[in-house]
Amino acid sequence: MVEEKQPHTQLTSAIKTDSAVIVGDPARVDKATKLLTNVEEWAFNREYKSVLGDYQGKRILVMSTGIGAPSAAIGVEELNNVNVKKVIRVGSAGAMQTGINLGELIIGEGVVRDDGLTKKYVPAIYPAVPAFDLLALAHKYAPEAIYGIIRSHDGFYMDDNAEYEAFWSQKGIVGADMESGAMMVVGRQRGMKTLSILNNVVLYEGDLAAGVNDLVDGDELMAKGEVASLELAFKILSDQSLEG
Ligand SMILES: O=P(O)(O)O[C@H]1O[C@H](CO)[C@@H](O)[C@H]1O
Ligand SMILES: O=c1cc[nH]c(=O)[nH]1
Repeated sequence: MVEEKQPHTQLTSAIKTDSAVIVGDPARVDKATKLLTNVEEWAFNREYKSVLGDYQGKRILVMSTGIGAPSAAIGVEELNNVNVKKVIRVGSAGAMQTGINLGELIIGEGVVRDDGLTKKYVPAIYPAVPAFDLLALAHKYAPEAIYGIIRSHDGFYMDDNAEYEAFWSQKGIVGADMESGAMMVVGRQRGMKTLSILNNVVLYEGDLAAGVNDLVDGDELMAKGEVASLELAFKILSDQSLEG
């Protein structure tokens, strides 16, 4: 029987890899695959652009998931359906503490699940945490990164964002994005290993929209951070300790 394509990503198990990097922005897929060899474009349907390539001999899928928990969760579910078992999100984030510079990498040791979707999967008291071995490899290759708990939210333009951010900053949260919590919760439910590596594009209490615009416009520090975050994900997924 011919395997049906996954309806949103258009993936099938013919991708023949257990490892994927997911990003929000489809344009980041092209930046990522510049770091790979034997590149094969797979599909571009809705927000899901997927390209395969090799990094140090390891075949890796790079796929965009768009913005927000629901589309990230659909992407992770469809990756699981085609036998991908290790997923690293490479995203952009806003810093939640002073002293975290633009282009610095923020790596989630856990996520405050401030999204709507994952509560439908498991109660809010269930933790969103990365896989220990992927996190340990991040420490091996990027000891200088900022490690801590991040917050994934649903509301980029909410009126009271400043108040929410002040609250969570006081609790020690280091960065904010919109998809890491969903990836970790859904991935864990499906027996997948996950990790989130975020490139800081907004200083704490800085202008969110201006930061995201600077990323689009190729700000030098942010562009460096983007490449560094992608390279780190590829190093981790191609590390021999994950094989076998
Ligand atoms: O750059 P990406 O990976 O999309 O990540 C961040 O950027 C988007 C908001 O601008 C959200 O998706 C957020 O999580
Ligand atoms: O502060 C930020 C920056 C990018 N993306 C977010 O979700 N928050």
